[in-house]
Amino acid sequence: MQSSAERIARIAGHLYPPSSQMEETSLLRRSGCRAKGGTPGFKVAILGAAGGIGQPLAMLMKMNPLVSVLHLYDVVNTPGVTADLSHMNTGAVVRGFLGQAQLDDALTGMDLVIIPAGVPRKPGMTRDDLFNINAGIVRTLCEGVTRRCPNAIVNLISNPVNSTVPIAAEVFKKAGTYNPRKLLGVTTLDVVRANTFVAEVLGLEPRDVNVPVVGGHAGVTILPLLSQANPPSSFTREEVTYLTNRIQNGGTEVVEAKAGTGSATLSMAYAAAQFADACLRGLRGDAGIVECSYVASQVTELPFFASRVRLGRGGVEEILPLGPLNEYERYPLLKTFLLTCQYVYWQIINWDIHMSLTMNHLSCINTLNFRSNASMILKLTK
Ligand SMILES: NC(=O)C1=CN([C@@H]2O[C@H](COP(=O)(O)OP(=O)(O)OC[C@H]3O[C@@H](n4cnc5c(N)ncnc54)[C@H](O)[C@@H]3O)[C@@H](O)[C@H]2O)C=CC1
Ligand SMILES: O=C([O-])CC(=O)C(=O)O
Repeated sequence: MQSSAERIARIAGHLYPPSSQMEETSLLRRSGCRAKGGTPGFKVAILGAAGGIGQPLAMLMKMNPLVSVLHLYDVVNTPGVTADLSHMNTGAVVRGFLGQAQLDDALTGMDLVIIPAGVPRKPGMTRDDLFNINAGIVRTLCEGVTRRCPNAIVNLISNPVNSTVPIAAEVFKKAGTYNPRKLLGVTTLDVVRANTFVAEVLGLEPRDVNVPVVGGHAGVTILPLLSQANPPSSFTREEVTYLTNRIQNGGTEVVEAKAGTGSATLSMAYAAAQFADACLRGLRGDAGIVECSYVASQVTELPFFASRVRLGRGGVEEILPLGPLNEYERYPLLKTFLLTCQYVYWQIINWDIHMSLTMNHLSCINTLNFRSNASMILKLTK
């Protein structure tokens, strides 16, 4: 006969990490539990799960039938979020992990790791202003990935995505676990916004619209390819200007409306859940899964670039060509983009010197490339 304390501890066991130390020393063992796990599916961890994005994203992933185990990690508040979500009658088993001592347990055996951990911006800030603090957070979390799930797909949300993705790549390279096909910067919100705003202008149902958004994820580096919108549509010059500005400044629009309390969280959670679902369907072997993402790329001379990628069992199976760009898309936007990239990479190099992380070929060689490319484009477009 179990005591009531033992029964309660057993029922609550899924709220806590399955670390061997806890299993042995506490009443929270799950061995007596009849339910040995959720439905068959993938193991997903969310790092930064108690935050503005993390909580609704955790809820959406708990609702995803492809997820069997959902690990929620944060430095604060995960027990409450975990208890709350674990009452939802969907198949995924939810476990909470609190503080850096539990990071490795949170990551052990994961198929997909989603990272929205970090500081959001306030009005007047750019995403780049978040670099110093968020780069350090991303580095620590990615070091955990190298130790416990080096083969997992990583979806990186923390800003500035243009720089945190290269930082993550360097962490993985240093550990010898880098697989460029499995490191994906999440730019889905740019596509979600593009689809919404284009649908408004054209009077269409937003879910029927698909606009590729390429480049990066900050201001002018966000390049909506309106000429490739699906369904095929023509826009006036004014509409192109309005839509491009609105899509590029969508993040700032939300930051200003939230007036100091954060940046996009609900639309971001929606976008991240959509992207994570695409990654999981790819892992399952579904055909024809195509999403935009900021990845290591040879589409341009830049080492990282957001464009349409085909997802599969190995992560990014193929990076699709950019397709024909019109004059409006090609020159003015690319020019500003390259100049911005130059700045971003100088920032990373400075950080590197500061943090003494080895940045091997990424740093100097590519910065030189950006500079020569940027000046070449400037000449071309004068
Ligand atoms: N890629 C994109 O399209 C978007 C990216 N973002 C970015 O996502 C990030 C998170 O935004 P919000 O959720 O609104 O911020 P938030 O402040 O509401 O939540 C961040 C969470 O990260 C946690 N955290 C901080 N340090 C951590 C660490 N070392 N380990 C684990 N967790 C840690 C915090 O405790 C907090 O719960 C920001 O950098 C933001 O700029 C936001 C919107 C869109
Ligand atoms: O603007 C921000 O700081 C958050 C973000 O990346 C977005 O909403 O696109």
